[in-house]
Amino acid sequence: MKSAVYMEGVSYKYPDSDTPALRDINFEADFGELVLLVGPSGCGKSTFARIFNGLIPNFYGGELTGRISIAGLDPRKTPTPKFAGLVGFMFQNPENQLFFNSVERELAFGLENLGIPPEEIRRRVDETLKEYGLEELRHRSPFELSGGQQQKVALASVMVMKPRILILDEPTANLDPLSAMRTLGIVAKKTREYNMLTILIEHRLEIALQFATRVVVMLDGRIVADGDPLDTVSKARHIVGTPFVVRLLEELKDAGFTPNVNRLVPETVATEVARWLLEGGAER
Ligand SMILES: Nc1ncnc2c1ncn2[C@@H]1O[C@H](COP(=O)(O)OP(=O)(O)OP(=O)(O)O)[C@@H](O)[C@H]1O
Repeated sequence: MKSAVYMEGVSYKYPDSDTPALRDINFEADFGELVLLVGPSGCGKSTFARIFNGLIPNFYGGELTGRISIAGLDPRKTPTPKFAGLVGFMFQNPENQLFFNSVERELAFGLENLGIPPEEIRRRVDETLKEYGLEELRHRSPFELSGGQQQKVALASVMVMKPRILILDEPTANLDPLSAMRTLGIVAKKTREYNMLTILIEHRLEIALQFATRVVVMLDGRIVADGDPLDTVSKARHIVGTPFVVRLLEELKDAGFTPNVNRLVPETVATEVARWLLEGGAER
């Protein structure tokens, strides 16, 4: 199987629960994709994400059925530590994944566990601290930091591992819009640079949409829409709302103009609006 992740007919029930949290999920994704996973609270996004590093079923238990391959591994037959260097996972609440008394240690720990040589560890930690604007905090305890800083440390400690598959569950919830945008910009850049598969769970569609190569919409434990960001969000607007850029592009289309946009980056959308105006669109 060539794809990074393959799931067919996957359903899951938490222990002691009568209703499935996931129902008949079919999903396939490749390295290099940045998949934005959206849907209302409780629809199953985090549950879906927990399969990727084997937390489901190895930690949560319950009943997981269907065909699953995560980079060739079936989480039901694979001990969780085997996913450590392969799948990077950032939880909703950063405090749950911070353990050490310095930011520097926090970043180095995972690499030490993978048996990476000390010089290489130092180089990668320095580079990552710089990238995330954390250099000045390197000797501080993560537990003394603000929620936003903790979130950056948690993300940096996952990214420093250069995972093949990256799962981010609300990675910018504690960040202001500008920091959130910068952070997701780094994630998108690294997804391309490392040719990772990134699954991003993010409520703030306006901010996240521009970085996605694909959008998956969940509702009530099912995937109800999946594909190109613009088409998918347009189709699932009754579930996810309609971000401004999407409305704008739809209005251009309604006016008989074909915008040339393959990703919903505001600059590209603005250029297309300008092109429409230059072609006399407003006068038609
Ligand atoms: N540990 C658990 N044990 C039992 N049921 C759970 C557990 N975690 C989640 N659920 C249930 O599974 C369903 C899906 O929850 P999940 O947290 O995956 O949704 P979500 O889309 O990630 O929500 P949110 O956006 O609020 O984080 C919900 O009905 C939830 O109550």
